[in-house]
Amino acid sequence: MAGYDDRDNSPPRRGKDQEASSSAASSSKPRPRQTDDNENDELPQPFDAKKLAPAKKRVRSPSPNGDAPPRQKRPGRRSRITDASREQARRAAEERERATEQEAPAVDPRRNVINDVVRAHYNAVPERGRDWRKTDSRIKGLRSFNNWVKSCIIQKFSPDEDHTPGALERSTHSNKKLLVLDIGCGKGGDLGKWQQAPQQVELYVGLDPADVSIDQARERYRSMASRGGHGGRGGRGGYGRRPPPRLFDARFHTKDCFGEPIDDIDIVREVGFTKGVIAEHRGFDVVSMMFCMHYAFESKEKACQMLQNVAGALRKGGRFIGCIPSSDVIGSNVEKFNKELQAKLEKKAKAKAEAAEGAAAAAAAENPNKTGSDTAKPEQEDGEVEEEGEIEGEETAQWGNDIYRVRFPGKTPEDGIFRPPYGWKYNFFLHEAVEEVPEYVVPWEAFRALAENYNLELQYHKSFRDVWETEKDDRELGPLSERMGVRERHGGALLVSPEEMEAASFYVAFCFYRV
Ligand SMILES: C[S@@+](CC[C@H](N)C(=O)[O-])C[C@H]1O[C@@H](n2cnc3c(N)ncnc32)[C@H](O)[C@@H]1O
Repeated sequence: MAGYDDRDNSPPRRGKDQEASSSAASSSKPRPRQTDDNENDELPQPFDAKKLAPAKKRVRSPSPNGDAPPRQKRPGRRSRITDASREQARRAAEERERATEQEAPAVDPRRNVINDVVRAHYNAVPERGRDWRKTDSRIKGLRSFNNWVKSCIIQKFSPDEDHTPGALERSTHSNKKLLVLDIGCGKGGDLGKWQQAPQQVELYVGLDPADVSIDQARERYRSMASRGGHGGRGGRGGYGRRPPPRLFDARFHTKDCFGEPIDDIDIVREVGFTKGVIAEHRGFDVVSMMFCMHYAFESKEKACQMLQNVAGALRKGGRFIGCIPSSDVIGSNVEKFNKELQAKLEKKAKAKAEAAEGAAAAAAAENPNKTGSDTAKPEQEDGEVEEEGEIEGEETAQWGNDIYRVRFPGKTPEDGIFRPPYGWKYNFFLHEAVEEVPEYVVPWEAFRALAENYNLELQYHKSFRDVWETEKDDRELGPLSERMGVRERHGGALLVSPEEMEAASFYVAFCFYRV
């Protein structure tokens, strides 16, 4: 997918307290700081798990007689869920979790081999630099658009539910800053976005099985640190509204997060990882999976392992954000294709039957003494393969345009509903970015139901096109779209071509809460 790799992706910050000093640091590597917290020091601070406060007791929703503390604010749909139903959902989730623990398929170690094709592909994608991406790329509009959507999700859902813009950064308690786990972080294209998150980040952990990408991510982080903590255009004055806050500590590890548990990584354990048991525990505030979760739907084992990793790493109240291809879009294209194929087959069968009838009639007229069965077979043309439906049988669902293409190698469900929900492989091609990489359909409803088993409750689910429609005029995200090259200045024309928008519409963004 395009655009996951851009570094010029820094959104605006919402809290004015984030206006830290912008003087550049001279070191090329993040240096541990000796002094205590100093908000003007931009050098990354090494994360110290010992400074984490013990997990807070879960805040209960107010009881009808009003003696409980006020409910914490939470944006969007969730805020409309009644307290009683939330409590009921929580208990049901506990039950399900216990059941899932017993039912979860054991992960076969032989399957714990990362899909080599995927890793090799991502390792081989060249790092072409920001200038190329912003000027020469044929899909620069799409890259900008995808980066803007990712920024929107980070801006909307990364802050704690009780975060007040400005308040936390004034605090000197490091545990008030975000701990972020970026699964499938690739080349670190989202580092700049995280630096501009409304609630400051303390620690960013990036995991990806592609070792070359991890090296590039590490390098990107180092160069941000050497520029005094500036990522993306913020460091060059491009976005330039305000200097970004001090750079967070970051760690990078090569890891297959769908085939293996991630709790053997020291920093993940230090932050806090729980294996399914419902207990107050420390953990990450946000787990992000941008354009990568679909690789987990190769099998149920991988999907469960992926969710176990996400739920295990998140603290209660933590957010799981990301984007994946839309199974609605895939399903309706598949259904359309199958309908058309069926119609074509029927037409061809009819034509064949008519030809056979005509041939039989002609033969009977020529040789009135021969029986019907002797005459019914039509003459086979040179080179024609006679097998019924073979030519059409090779046709499999595919669609796209000049910049992207989806192609299923095998048969697809006639009604576009993918059952069972795992292993529906297709090849995805995106101009300049992805060359026929195998991906897997993530049937949305099955995924949502499975996520519930891991205490992940859906908060937000929107197609990229709808994200645009709902956020383009937002006070912060609208102007951000202009700075990121999605739209011309002052609410001007969209800089994303219809073809690019069609490719972008292949995706949905989501957010779950760990309950
Ligand atoms: C399209 S790239 C997205 C990179 C990054 N999230 C972004 O938005 O810029 C997909 C990433 O998923 C990663 N990936 C594939 N399989 C994975 C797995 N089993 N565990 C973790 N990451 C995986 C790939 O290596 C690749 O870096």
